[in-house]
Amino acid sequence: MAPTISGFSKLSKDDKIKWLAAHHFNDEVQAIATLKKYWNSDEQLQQLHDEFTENTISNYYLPFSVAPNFLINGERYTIPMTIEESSVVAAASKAAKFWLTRGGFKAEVLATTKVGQVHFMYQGEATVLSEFFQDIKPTLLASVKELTAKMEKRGGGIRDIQLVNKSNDLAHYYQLHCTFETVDAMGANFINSCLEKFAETLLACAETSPKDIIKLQDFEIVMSILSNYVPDCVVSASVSCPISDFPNTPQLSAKQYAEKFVRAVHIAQIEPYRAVTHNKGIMNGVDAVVLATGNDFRAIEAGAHAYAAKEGSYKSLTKATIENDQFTFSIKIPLALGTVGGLTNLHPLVKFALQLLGNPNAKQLMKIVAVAGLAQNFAAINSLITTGIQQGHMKMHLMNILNQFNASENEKNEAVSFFKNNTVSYSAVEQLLEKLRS
Ligand SMILES: CC(C)(COP(=O)([O-])OP(=O)([O-])OC[C@H]1O[C@@H](n2cnc3c(N)ncnc32)[C@H](O)[C@@H]1OP(=O)([O-])[O-])[C@@H](O)C(=O)NCCC(=O)NCCSC(=O)C[C@@](C)(O)CC(=O)[O-]
Ligand SMILES: NC(=O)C1=CN([C@@H]2O[C@H](COP(=O)(O)OP(=O)(O)OC[C@H]3O[C@@H](n4cnc5c(N)ncnc54)[C@H](O)[C@@H]3O)[C@@H](O)[C@H]2O)C=CC1
Repeated sequence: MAPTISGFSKLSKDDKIKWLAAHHFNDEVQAIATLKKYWNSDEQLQQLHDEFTENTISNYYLPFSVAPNFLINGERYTIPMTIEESSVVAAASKAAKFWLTRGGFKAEVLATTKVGQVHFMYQGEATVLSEFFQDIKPTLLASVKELTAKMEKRGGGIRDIQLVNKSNDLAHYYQLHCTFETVDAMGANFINSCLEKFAETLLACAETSPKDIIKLQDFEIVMSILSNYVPDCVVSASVSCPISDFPNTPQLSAKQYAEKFVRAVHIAQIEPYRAVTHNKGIMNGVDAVVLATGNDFRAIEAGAHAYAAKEGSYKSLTKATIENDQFTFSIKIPLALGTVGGLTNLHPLVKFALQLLGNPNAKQLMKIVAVAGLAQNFAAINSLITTGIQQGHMKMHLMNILNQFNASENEKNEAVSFFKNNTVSYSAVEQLLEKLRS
């Protein structure tokens, strides 16, 4: 077991690596070589990456891929995707190609309000607090003027502050529930700075209030933090076509296909076990674009799943209907995204991704990300209700399996041609390689 260490953060990068290699690896030379293999030869670029987080010792590659042929509101896009899972990019590309000739995707931002809360305890009378809050609300708003001046020039800023009495749920618990417009920034740091100022101002106002009405010692600020639940920062996207636009196959007529598709989505509406996997498929597309564009995928994930459960049970984020022989498939998803701030202006590949998308603003990026989620879900359901997921997924996963067996180029070529007409599985690949190697 490695010894504990104090002051690790203060060591140089080289010393951190030496300590790790010495205490966690039998082959120290190999461990260090593995880390160094992923360093960038451009020292300045490497330093930039080192400084993104703390205790950085190397870079962790993920594929940077693209899915072409997306038609969104009449504009064509090639979408950047960063994801480790095989078949996701192929699936998105396939869905994009399918809808390209059927009117493409329509997307619309429905709202962009973000939320932050000052959580505090108050031991006095609720009515007294309510009156106090009404009195100090202009002071609270004025206290953040310096912080919000530039954001207001961009059309953003604080939308409202409300006092919320939560003391029925937790004794003495209240909130300043604040709403924000952060324009092209995700806004976490902006919101948190404003909230901390509100908390400070709340206490300052309590301190200077007449002592017989409001007492400072009745207040305890517990925390001030934005919420990643953003049900009012929502985008919708959809595709639609006459059901006769679907191919007729020996297994399913176009009508049967459309009806089976709708049933598959209905199942995800009413069955949480299915809904979670269904939404995981959506997030395959969403997260990949969120990561490629340098956004906070944990925030997006947390917000999306909370939204999926907003009616009390966990449901699909997509819907499918057939009305008058017209098939429509749509998604509604909360997405607090930024095209400025965070890593967006720092990471060269993120800058590249945003350029590839035509330097979208946050609203445009919301539409693109929602479309990627919808496309992914379309492709997955298409596979699930026809061939099954394994056929396409394993076809794309073939290279990973071959690499696990250290297959040579020649063996890979043989395998690709063999599996054109055979189902890929781990054991089928193993058997083929055994045969080729004997
Ligand atoms: C995998 C495919 C696309 C194959 O589909 P296919 O019909 O065999 O592909 P194809 O070879 O006929 O090519 C058609 C198009 O697909 C794309 N495509 C095809 N191959 C590639 C490739 N190598 N690289 C890039 N793009 C590719 C590409 O757009 C291509 O057009 P083209 O470029 O030739 O003009 C299909 O089977 C599919 O969409 N499967 C679904 C895969 C999927 O959803 N994967 C996600 C991982 S599984 C999971 O995590 C989620 C899940 C499934 O559980 C969610 C849920 O349950 O809802
Ligand atoms: N719970 C959470 O989700 C938390 C997330 N974070 C992190 O915070 C970061 C995002 O915070 P941000 O405040 O967005 O980034 P940021 O701190 O980099 O600030 C972005 C700034 O860009 C400026 N700006 C320039 N042009 C703008 C425009 N057109 N629209 C809006 N602002 C413009 C504004 O001053 C804005 O405050 C992410 O890295 C995220 O991971 C931090 C704390 C908590």
